[in-house]
Amino acid sequence: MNPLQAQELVIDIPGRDDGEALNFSVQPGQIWGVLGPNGAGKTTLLHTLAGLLEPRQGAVFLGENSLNELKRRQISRQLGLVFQDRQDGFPATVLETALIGRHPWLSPWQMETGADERIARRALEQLDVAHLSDRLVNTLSGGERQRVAIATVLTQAPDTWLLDEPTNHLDLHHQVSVLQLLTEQARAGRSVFMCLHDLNLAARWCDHLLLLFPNGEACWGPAKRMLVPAALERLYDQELLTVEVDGAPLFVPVKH
Ligand SMILES: Nc1ncnc2c1ncn2[C@@H]1O[C@H](COP(=O)(O)OP(=O)(O)OP(=O)(O)O)[C@@H](O)[C@H]1O
Repeated sequence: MNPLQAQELVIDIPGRDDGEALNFSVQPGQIWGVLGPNGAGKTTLLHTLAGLLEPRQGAVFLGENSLNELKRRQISRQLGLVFQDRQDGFPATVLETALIGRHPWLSPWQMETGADERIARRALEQLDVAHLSDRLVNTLSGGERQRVAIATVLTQAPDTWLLDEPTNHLDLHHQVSVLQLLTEQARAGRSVFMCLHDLNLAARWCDHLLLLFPNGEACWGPAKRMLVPAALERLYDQELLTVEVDGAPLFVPVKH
């Protein structure tokens, strides 16, 4: 399993100074969270790590190879991306959508087999959307659509998961089941790198954090080292109260 590495990476945000070059490695078994306010560049970073955007400087490596040296198919066998808000281009059912996850594993023009369909159906079950298999995706609720998007990447079975706000639109139970599923993926030796707006979910589920400031400043490392209240207050420009619950810090915004 190839680690995903950012080497001297500067993401390209129009009109922004370079800020700090990113140098980190997402190792198998790790769960990373990216925290930062709106517009800090979280989505841009994720898309750069997926090879969808060119960096301003530096490179992204999957194992020994930079993304530029790899074919899209080789990348999509290793990296899966859950987008923040997907526009589904053409009407497709939930099952057809999940089956798109098998495409990196099929040769061009090869039809999906029964085995592919079993993988997709199993993923839909795991995301609690199997009962919607025949529905058109554009008729689903926001949370159902989000779970189908995650089931599609589960069907793809990448070593490295990139997710943009995976808990968006999800109720509390489904937020926890998705984070639990990602934890199981990490325990199986895959890696997870996700943007999160919920500081408390990040504190509870991530073992590594990357804080991205709007001026391009950044710091990263083991979660325990990054969850410094003063740094988080500066990150969000928000005063916080910190309490400890069930062995994890809980951050509550100060109410005046
Ligand atoms: N094509 C573009 N042209 C100009 N500016 C852009 C473009 N794409 C992104 N930006 C700007 O880059 C900055 C970073 O955007 P990005 O979507 O990466 O932020 P984010 O941290 O994911 O924000 P959010 O929390 O709101 O999702 C924003 O200020 C955005 O307006």
